Amino acid sequence: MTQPEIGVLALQGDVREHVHALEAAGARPVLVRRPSEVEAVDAIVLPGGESTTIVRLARTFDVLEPLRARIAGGMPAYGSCAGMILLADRILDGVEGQETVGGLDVTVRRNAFGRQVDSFEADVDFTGVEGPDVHAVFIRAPWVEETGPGAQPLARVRGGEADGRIVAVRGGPTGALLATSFHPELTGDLRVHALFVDLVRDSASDRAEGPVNR
Ligand SMILES: NC(=O)CC[C@H](N)C(=O)O
Repeated sequence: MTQPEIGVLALQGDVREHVHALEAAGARPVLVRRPSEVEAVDAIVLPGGESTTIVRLARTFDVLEPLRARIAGGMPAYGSCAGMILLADRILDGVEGQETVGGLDVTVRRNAFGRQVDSFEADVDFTGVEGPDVHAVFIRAPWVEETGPGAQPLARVRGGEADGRIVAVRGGPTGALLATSFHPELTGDLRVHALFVDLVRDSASDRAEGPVNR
């Protein structure tokens, strides 16, 4: 699979920015709004936006359960900001009864950075991304309060009041779920999307090889 077909959940949020970044990173992006489209893609991106709106629309459009099933079955997914909230198994400071898609063994705190630093930019050292630090844009961002055994931190805030807070993670049933508190789709730095595209290719070749006979 040289050019995986990666869906972008297109209900609300910065869909177009992810489409451009995925294209530039060598994937074939497609918009996903229907259950049949969830079934057809190799992987999915959950964009930044407003997590409460996206999850409500996902219910309305009957894609919430199909997304849950495919992600639980090992489909790779990447969520930025609101998308990170959607992938989290547990949320703090959500609205009453806020649901998620889930799959990622983390507790995420919504709007975690508070009013003072509502939106800010910082450079983060991102495990798995070669080269200089990733310039991270945070917009009313969540952070990962806690990772369970099924998820690993990939990047943390350096300095300031939020020093050490986790802002990128990887995990999921097959290690193919990626989430960032920030928005690489807004900076023109394609390395995080490229990392995800590689992960999608790897998970497809694992499937093609099939189970190992012992
Ligand atoms: N930039 C973003 O995606 C913001 C996320 C938003 N604060 C939410 O709770 O969904």
